[in-house]
Amino acid sequence: MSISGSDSDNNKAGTEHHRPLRSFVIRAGRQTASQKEALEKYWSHYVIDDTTSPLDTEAVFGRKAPLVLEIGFGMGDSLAEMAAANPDHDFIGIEVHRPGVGKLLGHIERLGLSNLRIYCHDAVEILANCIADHSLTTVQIFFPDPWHKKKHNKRRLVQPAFIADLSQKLVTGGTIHLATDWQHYAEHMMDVMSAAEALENTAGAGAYAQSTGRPETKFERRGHRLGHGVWDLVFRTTVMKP
Ligand SMILES: C[S@@+](CC[C@H](N)C(=O)[O-])C[C@H]1O[C@@H](n2cnc3c(N)ncnc32)[C@H](O)[C@@H]1O
Repeated sequence: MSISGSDSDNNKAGTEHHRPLRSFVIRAGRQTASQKEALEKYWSHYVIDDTTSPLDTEAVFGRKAPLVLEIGFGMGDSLAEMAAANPDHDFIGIEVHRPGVGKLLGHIERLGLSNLRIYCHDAVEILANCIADHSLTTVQIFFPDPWHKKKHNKRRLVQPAFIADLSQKLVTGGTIHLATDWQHYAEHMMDVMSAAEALENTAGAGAYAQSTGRPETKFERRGHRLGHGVWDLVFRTTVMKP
């Protein structure tokens, strides 16, 4: 998981102008033996490899149930916990960091979770290619990379166009739940979400959500150790778009 990076990663010496600016940098990262084993043994069971076709959730889960999408689940501990606690919901997790995918695969197998599947790919592309409009009850993005240097702010995942795309994927009354430990990003999120069409703040205009009941994430624990605050935002869609 990276919280830093440089535009040159994506745009070396101006030679790759047409590549989209991504919200992540893939780093080699350490992979534990158990993550490696889980990737080898369970990838084919729980990772959806087709990243270009619409997802048929009824075929994948064998039922029709409220669908929750988490973007950037990191090591997946909190996502596994939520899936285990909500067996009547189905969950899709998207993450580009392979050790994290390995960790979550281990959790899925250990907990016997039949309601959780993974994409190991850029969420922006998965959203565009695989997720049907008005199909999600919840989208959650917990502690997305803050890209805190001003010149990198444009790499933040939470941007007006992305939130408009996300809103389109939600059922009416569906929610987008964001959390961050970076105050400047929280304020940016609040501006973007408040300005979005057909979204209303469940906590009231300009207010951050209190006690949302979500499990603490690994990145959040790191923030606590560093003395960071935590800001949650929960917005709901108000009008079904045609
Ligand atoms: C700061 S970490 C937080 C991880 C986790 N949510 C937590 O709170 O512990 C952000 C994660 O988002 C992932 N990420 C960033 N942009 C992404 C994208 N476009 N598609 C999929 N994953 C992405 C990164 O790989 C990273 O693991």
